[in-house]
Amino acid sequence: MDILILAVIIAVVAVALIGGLVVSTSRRRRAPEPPAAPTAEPQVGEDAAAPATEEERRTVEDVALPGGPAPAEAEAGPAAPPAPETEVPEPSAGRMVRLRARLARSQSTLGRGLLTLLSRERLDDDTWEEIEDTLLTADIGVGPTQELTERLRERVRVLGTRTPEELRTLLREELLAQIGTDLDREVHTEGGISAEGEERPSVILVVGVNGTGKTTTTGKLARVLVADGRSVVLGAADTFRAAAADQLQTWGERVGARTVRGPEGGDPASVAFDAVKEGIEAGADVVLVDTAGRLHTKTGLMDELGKVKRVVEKHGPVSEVLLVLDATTGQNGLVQARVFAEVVDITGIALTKLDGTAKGGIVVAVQRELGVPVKLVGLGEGPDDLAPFDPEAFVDALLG
Ligand SMILES: Nc1nc2c(ncn2[C@@H]2O[C@H](COP(=O)(O)OP(=O)(O)OP(=O)(O)O)[C@@H](O)[C@H]2O)c(=O)[nH]1
Repeated sequence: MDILILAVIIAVVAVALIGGLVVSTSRRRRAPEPPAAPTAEPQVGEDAAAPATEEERRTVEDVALPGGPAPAEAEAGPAAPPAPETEVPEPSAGRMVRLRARLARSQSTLGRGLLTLLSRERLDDDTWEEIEDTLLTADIGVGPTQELTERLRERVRVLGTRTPEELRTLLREELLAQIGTDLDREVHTEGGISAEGEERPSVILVVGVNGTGKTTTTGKLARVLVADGRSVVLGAADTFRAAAADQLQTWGERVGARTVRGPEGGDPASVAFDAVKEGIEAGADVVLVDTAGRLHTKTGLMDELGKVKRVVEKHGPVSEVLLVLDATTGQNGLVQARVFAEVVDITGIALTKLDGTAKGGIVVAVQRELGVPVKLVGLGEGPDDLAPFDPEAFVDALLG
């Protein structure tokens, strides 16, 4: 009997032990999988990570505003990357007037200098020579200086006695005549129809030597176009400096324009081609292509820019080739202009850094040199310091 009781106890203990093992094994099997490690690649669209659950979402009250107190929750967890803010740039019309004070400050030596000289009691040969020197110092160029002085001399002689208002009017008219009031200064942004019958955006190539403000001007122009209601795609075809593409992309992000870029040191023409392709697919109004401007050899530049233009033209004609020139570089700028004009058909000039020089006469000189109008002027480093060039506002700023 005792043996029987002992056998039953052993059997019960054995059953209990086996049962416990099975439960613990199955519990181990059901244990939750460790969370998958995040993938290194950023994901978009359908591949993107699932949206945050209701509990994780933050309401607008939880989001810290600039200058406001930080939400308590944000301190606890890692900060999410801030979404890029899209800005609404100010309209481009009338910018030149707003920037007149700045322009007048740097250019006043030309306008005021000329008016002072013309107001002298006696306008002898020495005074006319001084007038010529003032014009030459402002980089107007030899030909335009002689023309302007001769015309002024003649008109002052006919006028006889001169009031300051009369002198101002006269000088204004002559400066305007040199700059030209009837040139087509519009940046052309009308697209066309591609070979496949699709609507095609306008394509603008921005060329110029590095350091002239080419990338900045491309970014500012994107803002001007967005402000005027156009959609823009940017092409970072300056592949020789990764920072240039980053810089352009930042400009684009600020106004919601996508930037097409390639690998550093990649083929600029292929980036330009892809940018136009993207512009067509996205139904954009304008594609702005920032090109590289290494002037090491003319042949190198010709090969590179020529190829960019040819490749882009596979999509259709280019609307504008804008040459960016730094107004502070004087004669050097003219040499650059000449080389670029031999390489590619320039259709307009963007003159940068006009705020930092008293040499505004370069407007006249470069137009003469290339037979192409100044269409845009850079008047500062601010994002909206690019203005459509308005000769009258410019001359008024010169004369103070
Ligand atoms: N004051 C002033 N500065 C300007 C103007 N336009 C551009 N700049 C400055 O000029 C410098 C050069 O501009 P970038 O746009 O980088 O020149 P880049 O020609 O693209 O040269 P890379 O970037 O080397 O290709 C920057 O510091 C700009 O802020 C302007 O109209 N006025």
